[in-house]
Amino acid sequence: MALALRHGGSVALWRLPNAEAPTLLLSLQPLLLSGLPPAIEATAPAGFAFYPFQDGDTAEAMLLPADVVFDGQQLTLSPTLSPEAVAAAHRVLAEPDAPTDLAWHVSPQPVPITADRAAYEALVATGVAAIQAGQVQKVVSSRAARRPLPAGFDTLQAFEELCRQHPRAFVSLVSAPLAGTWLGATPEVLVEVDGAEFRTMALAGTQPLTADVTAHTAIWRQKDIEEQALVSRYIVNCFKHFRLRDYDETGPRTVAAGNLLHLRTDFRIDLRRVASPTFGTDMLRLLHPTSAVGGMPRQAALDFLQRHEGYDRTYYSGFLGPINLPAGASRLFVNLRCMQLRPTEAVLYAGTGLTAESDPAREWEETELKLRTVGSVLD
Ligand SMILES: C=C(O[C@H]1C=CC=C(C(=O)O)[C@@H]1O)C(=O)O
Repeated sequence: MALALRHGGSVALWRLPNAEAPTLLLSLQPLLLSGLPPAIEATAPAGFAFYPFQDGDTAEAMLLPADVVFDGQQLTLSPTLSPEAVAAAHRVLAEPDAPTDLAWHVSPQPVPITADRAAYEALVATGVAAIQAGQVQKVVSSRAARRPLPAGFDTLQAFEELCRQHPRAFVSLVSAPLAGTWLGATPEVLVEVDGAEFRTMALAGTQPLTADVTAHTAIWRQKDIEEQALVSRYIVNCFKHFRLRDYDETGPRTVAAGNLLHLRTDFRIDLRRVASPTFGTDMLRLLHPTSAVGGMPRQAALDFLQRHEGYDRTYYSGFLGPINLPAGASRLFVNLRCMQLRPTEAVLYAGTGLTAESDPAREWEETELKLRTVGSVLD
């Protein structure tokens, strides 16, 4: 890791939901993508995708090639590596890492503009007015928040702490020269292709998990039910593009994610029944950004955010995850409950789905709760 970081390379360290051990990927140079999300079929290059909310001027869409992959047991080196790089990789992996020596990348972009309570509540009120005026059906507004790094903050320890706190989340640490360093624990699958199965989910609606309100006892407001139903409908509409009616739909049911509860519907498709060999890639390109992070109708919601949100989300609410590691298995997650690490501070991100019934004060509180998922490692 130290070698990759020191020589301008990139690092992705992730722990899949319910997995025991993390996987480490080192890439000597990130591959920049432009425009479309990466291909994920079995013949596509293996790597780690790190894709922004919107591919734009300030956040590059990246695929970190799988030059060196270590899953805790097996070391795999890319056949394209030079003999010197192979020797260096073996040397470095034989040594224990000295975490204090790690030079994490810092984003070349300025710290994003943050919204205080009054500014965020005003944004929510504008969103609700746009919904009531019929310009959009749903919009997901968001904000960034700055927090100082505590003395002695250790990035790898924070990753381990998130793994411990969130066994069912996709926990990730990504560090790349053009993106900076990002740490997160997301509950939301965007697209998974595993052999002959395709999976995605509609995740929306939020309430705090408490001693009295658990996944078994939660009762949902109409606002949350509608908000989540819109995400499900969006996914089903994407299936319709492929004239696909043969899918398995489970839910919505209540799931816990850290200190929060959400409503979730799971979708599964048997790829042997799908004619298109590029179905996974095509679905990824249709789904991102889903209405769980943008809104509905998609373009109208994105235009609203562009005009009113007032800051650059960069990689927050983009997607990330391994592609073809191992071959035929790609697991991409929405980059939620995440933070960008800088030398003395962290920038945390959270958003809330708005409908015509949204109350600005409640939406602010909801962002505060969401910020705690990763913010807990800064306490
Ligand atoms: C946009 C976020 O969450 C999404 C996922 C689940 C529930 C959501 C909600 O209730 O608003 C959001 O759509 C975020 O965590 O920043």
